[in-house]
Amino acid sequence: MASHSPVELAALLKDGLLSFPATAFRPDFEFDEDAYRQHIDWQSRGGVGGLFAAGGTGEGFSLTPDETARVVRVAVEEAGARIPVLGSAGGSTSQAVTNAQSAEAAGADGVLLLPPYLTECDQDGLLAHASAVCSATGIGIILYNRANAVYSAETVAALAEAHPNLIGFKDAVGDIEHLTRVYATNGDRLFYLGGLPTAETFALPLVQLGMSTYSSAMYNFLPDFALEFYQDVRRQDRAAVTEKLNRFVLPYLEIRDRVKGYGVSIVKAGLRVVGRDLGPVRPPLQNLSKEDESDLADLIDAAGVRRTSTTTRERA
Ligand SMILES: O=C([O-])C(=O)C[C@H](O)[C@@H](O)C(=O)[O-]
Repeated sequence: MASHSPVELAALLKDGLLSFPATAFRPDFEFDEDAYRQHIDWQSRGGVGGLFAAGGTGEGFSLTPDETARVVRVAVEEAGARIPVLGSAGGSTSQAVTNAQSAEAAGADGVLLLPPYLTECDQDGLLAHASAVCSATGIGIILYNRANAVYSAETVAALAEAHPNLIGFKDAVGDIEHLTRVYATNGDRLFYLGGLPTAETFALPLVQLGMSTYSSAMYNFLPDFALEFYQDVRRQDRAAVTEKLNRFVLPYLEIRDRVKGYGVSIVKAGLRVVGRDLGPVRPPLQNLSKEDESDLADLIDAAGVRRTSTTTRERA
């Protein structure tokens, strides 16, 4: 059973940095449950507001529905007593409903509704898709505004009115006019999180658009740096944010942008660099080349961001 009602969940998520853990795979691409358990244990002890299993950085798009259910269940078992854990729902409407119901059965507190695959869609279709998922479960649902699933302010309002368990809106499009409309129409009925690739890059200006938090892929391997960055953003300390952007985030983007799909792969490379290997990414993503991974290691050293804390379990 979920540990938090949708209203409690929204209150906890909106004022903390959000962790999107990578999913561990063996060299043959099978889910590596032991390595994932250790990662979730570590990720959930750093002081984040919540943990989203099988999201984008967690390669949810390459998991089967059974694997998604298993990944979410393991995350709940490892971290659910400590912080809110959410699963993901994607693909067709019926698959997204199945994902959401499996997450609820696993004891997750909520679900991130990923865009459907491939097809184009417009507002009536998105309304029907998201309504089906919200109606299928009592746990909190967060819309993921991205790619082919761009929800108008009015569609968001209609969903929020019809479904008390719709609690949040995550954006990975970055259209300022659209975000202004969504916030102006829906206000505090929802909470808003930034989800553009390497969300730190945009975090400070997005606070002014109502986004009190964001998904940090970087938190996977640099939790201390990511949390300090988030605190700077929440204090709206422009000088501190700019210093961290220049020291690490902007040079990191230069490596991330060398190959399509590196936004996820660079996180697994970063984990290897800090001694927490979670294995390869699944195709069609590509692992970082040796040279790119070595550049990342050099950057991490040069920027002095390698500090990592150990967990109680690791110290024992
Ligand atoms: O599921 C997702 O969309 C993400 O993992 C989002 C990322 O964490 C993104 O915000 C980032 O790269 O910082």
